[in-house]
Amino acid sequence: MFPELSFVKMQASGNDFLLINNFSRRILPEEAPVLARRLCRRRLSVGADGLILLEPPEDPTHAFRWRFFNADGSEAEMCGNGGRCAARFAVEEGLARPVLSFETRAGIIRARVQGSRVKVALTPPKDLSLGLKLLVEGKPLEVHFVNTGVPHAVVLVEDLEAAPVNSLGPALRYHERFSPAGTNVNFVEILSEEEIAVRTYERGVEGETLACGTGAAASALIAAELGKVRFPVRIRTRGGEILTIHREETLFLEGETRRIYRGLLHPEALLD
Ligand SMILES: N[C@@H](CCC[C@H](N)C(=O)O)C(=O)O
Repeated sequence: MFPELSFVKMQASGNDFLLINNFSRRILPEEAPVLARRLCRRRLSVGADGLILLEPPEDPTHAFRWRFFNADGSEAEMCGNGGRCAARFAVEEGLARPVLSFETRAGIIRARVQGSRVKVALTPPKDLSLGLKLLVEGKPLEVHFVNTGVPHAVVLVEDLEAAPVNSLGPALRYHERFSPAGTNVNFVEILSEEEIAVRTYERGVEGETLACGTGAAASALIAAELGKVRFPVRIRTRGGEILTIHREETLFLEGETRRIYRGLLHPEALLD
């Protein structure tokens, strides 16, 4: 299956992805989830948080349409850090100019690529709910929510190092309030009026990642709505990199991307 398939490994603030130019549609729609599950396995295969396929756009005014798959093979509507990597990949593959737009299941994403630095305009935030009182693992908890392309719950904490990301994360990810889609879960410490630190438990990776772009945007928006910060907001990610969230007509996510390598897939990478 897929010998000699060419892919590029990239990361943006520690969120890592495999990117494939699928304009030829060599990978069929039904094959993509399996490919994501197999290739994203850490240690056993290439390893990544997600797989991104770039395909011909429905509307030719956009550079491409993407399909985004989490490491567990589930398809997500959007991914902020993945979007930044995809925009740069498209420019470097000759599929797009540095100011571009592309189609996602969440809507149209606009991007500006300046070398390794990429800024994307996210889809307008929706379903904002502040101060939800939830019962989580038998205890009351205040949780905020917004969809910045994908769903995000946000919990403010005093000490991010001590935040129970790996117990409260899954409990909220599967909480009935967010059913059936589930949610990503962000833990946020306010550092100043311009800066927050965020740790994210990601849906579809089913664990903490080093950063999450739409989660960073959701966290900044909620912190601003609660009167704790002012835009632009700097986000200190788990991986240590600083992302910037701007608010103009929508939320913008800006930061560095890294191209790691181009690989040619060996069929054994896909074995059970
Ligand atoms: N890491 C991403 C979000 C990817 C999708 C997410 N795991 C989901 O299923 O909702 C980002 O940078 O935004």
